[in-house]
Amino acid sequence: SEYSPQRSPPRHNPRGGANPDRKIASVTQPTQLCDMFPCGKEEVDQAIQSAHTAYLKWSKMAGMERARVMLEAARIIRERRDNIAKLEVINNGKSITEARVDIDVSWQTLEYYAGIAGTLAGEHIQLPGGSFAYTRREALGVCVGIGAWNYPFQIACWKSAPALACGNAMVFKPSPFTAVTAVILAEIYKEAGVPDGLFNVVQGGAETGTLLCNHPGVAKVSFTGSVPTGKKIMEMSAKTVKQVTLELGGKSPLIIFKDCELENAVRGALMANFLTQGEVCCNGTRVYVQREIMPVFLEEVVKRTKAIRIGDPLLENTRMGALITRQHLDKVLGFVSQAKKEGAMVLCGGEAFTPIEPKLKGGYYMSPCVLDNCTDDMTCVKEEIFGPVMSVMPFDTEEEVLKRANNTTFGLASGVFTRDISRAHRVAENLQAGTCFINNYNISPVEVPFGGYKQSGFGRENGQVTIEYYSQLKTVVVEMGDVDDYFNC
Ligand SMILES: NC(=O)c1ccc[n+]([C@@H]2O[C@H](COP(=O)([O-])OP(=O)(O)OC[C@H]3O[C@@H](n4cnc5c(N)ncnc54)[C@H](O)[C@@H]3O)[C@@H](O)[C@H]2O)c1
Ligand SMILES: C[N+](C)(C)CCCC=O
Repeated sequence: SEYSPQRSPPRHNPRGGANPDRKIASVTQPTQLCDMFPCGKEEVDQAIQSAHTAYLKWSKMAGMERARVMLEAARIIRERRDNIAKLEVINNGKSITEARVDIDVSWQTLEYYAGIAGTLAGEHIQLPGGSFAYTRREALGVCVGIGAWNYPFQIACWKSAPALACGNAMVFKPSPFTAVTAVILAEIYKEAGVPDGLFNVVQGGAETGTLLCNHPGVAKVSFTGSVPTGKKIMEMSAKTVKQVTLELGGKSPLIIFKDCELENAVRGALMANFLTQGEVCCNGTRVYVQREIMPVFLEEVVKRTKAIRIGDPLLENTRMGALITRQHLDKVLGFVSQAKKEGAMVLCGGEAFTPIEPKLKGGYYMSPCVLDNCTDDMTCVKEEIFGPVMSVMPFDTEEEVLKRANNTTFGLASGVFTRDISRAHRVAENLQAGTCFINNYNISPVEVPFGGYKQSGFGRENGQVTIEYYSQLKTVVVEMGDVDDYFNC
């Protein structure tokens, strides 16, 4: 149901030559972005075969040689940043300001892993009698990347940069809702000088993804998406014991203590809920506020939420664009209706929004929503909404809020606002999540590992540790003397 080939009948794909430098038409006109058809078995086989051929060449190059090509790709992305960002707006619906940040993070990711490529090395271990062993850090082979639609270009870079740095090839499948910008990344890699086929893009939805995960020529699958799909990916990958990285959903807690710097806590709550129309995996959507400051927190947070500029995402001062699809908008609005039925109070937003510009009519906009009177058992507090909906709840003590914050099957991120340094680190230690933000939220520089606990997944993206997830260690044992005559005594 996520992708209906009927909507886009199989035709040739003229997008093959997507050029980020061409003039971008107004996003607000009903625009057909591309003709795209889902890749079947034949195309998937072809992509994996050509990736394998490229891998044989690429993995034999020195890390410094790979680094030079990756740095060139980073340079091209940086040079075309504004045009790629505009295409990402059209692709996804997020504001141009955010899209530019995504593209900056993307070239930084390539630069960072290019820097690491030349440092990949094993170790030397001395053994008795002058014998020794050494380890080699080797590539895995052809890796598959499967992306979600909320950070299309950035996800493609978060996956491909460490993969390529380690000497792998990658076949990447973007979400069918945001098919466009991964193709541009493929073109840029090619222009920068990677061997043909080293980074291949295949288009399609669940069926194409299934073909990739079941393919015997694939060594690893790195997946970003929902928990239910993540479980399927793991199951399919198990059949041929493929390595798996899962970057899945979340329902993260943000804890605001009464001793916080309130202005920052309010800004942090907005950062934790309303970037990319709230369609962010690590969002802190369960906002626990210490009871004494609840009234003043709510007043401020509602005032600022109401002031968020919604509308044409290509305009410089827009801060919230359109949600991904009509179906997803309806789902998010359905969560708000359900919250009301269960006793939550809408303090602002939560409604479909029609910008005044006639050309924006029919867009999937909604007003960002703050829900009060929430309790831990409500649907809006338990389930990932993946839209601009913040649920606020009071708490009294640190012990109590930690228990409530951890009472979830998710564990992607968490946050705490306090001026008490000991409390901040104690809370960070006790929150069961892959990331804890102290006195800020949703900051994820490429040097810093990102990934989940519990059902939010495993493996990591970004940071040095990700090298471990895209390479394998070979041990070479070297005898310098004679072999023991063990069997003839
Ligand atoms: N942890 C993270 O880093 C991170 C980042 C972004 C999004 N997400 C999560 O992603 C979800 C939203 O994204 P979505 O709606 O695109 O998720 P999704 O699980 O529906 O789809 C993700 C990708 O998987 C593909 N897919 C779907 N079914 C498949 C199957 N059976 N086999 C192989 N591939 C399949 C889709 O085509 C898409 O490319 C949210 O839950 C969000 O939290 C997580
Ligand atoms: C860049 N952010 C805001 C941390 C989002 C990471 C990807 C999650 O959806």
